[in-house]
Amino acid sequence: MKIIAVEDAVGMTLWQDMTQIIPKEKKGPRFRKGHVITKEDVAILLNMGKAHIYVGEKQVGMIHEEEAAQYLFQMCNSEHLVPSEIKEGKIEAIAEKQGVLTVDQKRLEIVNATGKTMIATKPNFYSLEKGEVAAGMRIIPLVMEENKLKDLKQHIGKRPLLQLHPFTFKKIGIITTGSEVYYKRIKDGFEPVLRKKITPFPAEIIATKIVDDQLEMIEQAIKEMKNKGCDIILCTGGMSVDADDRTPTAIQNTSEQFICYGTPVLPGSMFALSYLDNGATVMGLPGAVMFSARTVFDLILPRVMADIKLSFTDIASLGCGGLL
Ligand SMILES: Nc1nc2c(c(=O)[nH]1)N[C@H]1C(S)=C(S)[C@@H](COP(=O)(O)OP(=O)(O)OC[C@H]3O[C@@H](n4cnc5c(N)ncnc54)[C@H](O)[C@@H]3O)O[C@H]1N2
Ligand code: MOO
Repeated sequence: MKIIAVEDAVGMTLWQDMTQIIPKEKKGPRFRKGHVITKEDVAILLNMGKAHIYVGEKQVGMIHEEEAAQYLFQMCNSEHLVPSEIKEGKIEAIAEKQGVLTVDQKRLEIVNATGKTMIATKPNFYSLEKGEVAAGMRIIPLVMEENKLKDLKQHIGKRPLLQLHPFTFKKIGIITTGSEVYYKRIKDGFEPVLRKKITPFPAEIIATKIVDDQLEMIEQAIKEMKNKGCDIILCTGGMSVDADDRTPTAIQNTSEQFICYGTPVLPGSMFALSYLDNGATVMGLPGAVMFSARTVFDLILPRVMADIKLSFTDIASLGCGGLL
């Protein structure tokens, strides 16, 4: 590979996309790889600060950035993630469906620790819209040793670094607890908030019930919702430490697998999660979910919609970044 002045490069072929950035206007490839330089291009290239270009053959054993990016995509490749076209040596992984992204962070770090290869992803458990970018990847130099990429790919193995878990349709039941709402002393403010929160997901609220702060009433309502075929049962209020707060016990008593009462997330420390014997998910939502714009519910709901089962370890790991 040789470097020559652009003035001497008319009729020669570009080796890579060449980027033009005009502040506040555009950023992108002004000339694409394979473009044959014309007389008119010379001034444009000089204005882009490209006084020289590469020409000639690439060395044996070296791989161009565009082929190298394919190696990186193969390490991420999994169902529901598709590659973008290559631009400026970069491939993006695009979500084919709405869902939750999971990232194998430890193995991702191996790729990012070579100093020559990079994959940047959305955070683990991020909710992606259809068509949204899940990750971007490229090599840092223009060319690199193909052997090194082959070794890296082998080291990473067959299991993809990224996975998109699509949302699946859910029937939802809402149980509103609290004597103040049950005896109509105040108007229910929780259900409208939950209806709004559910709007972005493929879900339908098929049942609602308002109950008093009585253990049997809450437990009965949970069983009723289960029998109506609810996949998700949301119990609101009565989740903290007052003498009338019975919801966590009702959730525990009806559960097959009780995952947590309490989370390292604020707002939302008084949240509860359990699974019933038929697999339905029960969540206990503290009053803050009605009041605050973002709470633990916003972290957990997408995973439940994507059929990702949570363990107590998953809940306990939410503390770093859990102050919302
Ligand atoms: N001393 C302590 N106080 C509080 C603690 C604590 O650990 N020690 N925890 C706090 C946390 S965290 C939360 S969150 C809140 C709310 O907890 P609850 O889920 O038990 O909420 P409630 O007591 O049932 O209600 C609180 C408040 O919200 C109103 N509310 C409840 N549901 C409805 C509804 N459907 N519609 C309208 N308004 C509703 C209720 O009337 C109360 O005013 O507790 C902290 N306190
Ligand atoms: O359960 Mo509370 O305010 O931590 O949201």
